[in-house]
Amino acid sequence: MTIGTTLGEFIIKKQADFPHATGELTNLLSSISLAAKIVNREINQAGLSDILGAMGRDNVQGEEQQKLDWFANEKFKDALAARGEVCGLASEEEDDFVAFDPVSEKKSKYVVLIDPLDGSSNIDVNVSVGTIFSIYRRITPSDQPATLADFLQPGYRQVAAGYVIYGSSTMLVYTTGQGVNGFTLDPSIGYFCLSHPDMKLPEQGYCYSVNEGHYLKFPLGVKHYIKYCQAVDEQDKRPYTSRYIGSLVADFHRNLLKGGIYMYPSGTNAPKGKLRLLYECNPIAFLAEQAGGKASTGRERILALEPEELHQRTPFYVGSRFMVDKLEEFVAQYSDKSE
Ligand SMILES: O=P(O)(O)OC[C@H]1O[C@](O)(COP(=O)(O)O)[C@@H](O)[C@@H]1O
Ligand SMILES: [Mg+2]
Ligand SMILES: [Mg+2]
Repeated sequence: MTIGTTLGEFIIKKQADFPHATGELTNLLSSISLAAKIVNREINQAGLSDILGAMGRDNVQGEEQQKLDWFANEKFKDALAARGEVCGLASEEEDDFVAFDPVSEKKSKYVVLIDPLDGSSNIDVNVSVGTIFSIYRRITPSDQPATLADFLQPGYRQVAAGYVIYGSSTMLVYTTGQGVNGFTLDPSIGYFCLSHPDMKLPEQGYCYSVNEGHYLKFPLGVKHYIKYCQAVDEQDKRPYTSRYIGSLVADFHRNLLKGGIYMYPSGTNAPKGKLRLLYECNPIAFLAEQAGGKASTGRERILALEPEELHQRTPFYVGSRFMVDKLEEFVAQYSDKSE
């Protein structure tokens, strides 16, 4: 497909690959791109409006909710509820899943799980943030309200996933299980246009991303892997570079383009890790695997995990396949050893 093809054209052309496709996923993806544009406009002029700062309350994660967390959540929720393809939404900013009312006679086939604003700690300091989304076919009958079971599906069942990065340019990167494609928002025409077709995650990278401020709290195997990344070995192009933006979407996006590994280990500060399986790790893992990379808990494939709770957390290692393999080797080697 040629560079510059709009997202809408791309999705419709891709739909032709599926003779039985009914266009509902196409509509769903276009409502996501619409909400992304509205959030993008707010972010671009954030300093001029009162959208910066905190809401003055905590969300279900026990984190201080930022105004933009709330705003993005409302915009995506409205856009997804409006067209009838989606029967419900689960979000980082909602205590429980939200079942949508049916729209006219439509039989809504999908559920969406979303991190409306990723990288909240970077909002007020003008550093790249993002939105992450994960889409499943519901498992309950389409004439019934959505249930929790529709959301607690293992990641390998995702029909689509992606993210929007609000950075020096705004991009939407997504997969429907046929590779990963990236679209850049052209502000002059207001459309996402194909800029990064068929993205591939390099098998080996030379960059590691982790909040080293928590180093002392990490499992022994992870500490040894970080020391391995920092050790001098010219042949292996080590030491690797350390890069950590503090927005999962931005750190992953860089590694998707250049190679590298992003790590958010468990630690005494976060016994199960910090990142949420359903709307952060599963969608990013689906993209990583579709681009030839790998995503792991340090021991298991992220996409194989059976979810138990909407907001459950997991240790997360994602990126270049050889680097995640190496990380898993260190975790296995030191798993029964203490400090
Ligand atoms: O500040 P820490 O502990 O390094 O955590 C940063 C990580 O937490 C996150 O901000 C969590 O996401 P939210 O901002 O959506 O809560 C990730 O984007 C990021 O990688
Ligand atoms: Mg997040
Ligand atoms: Mg968030």
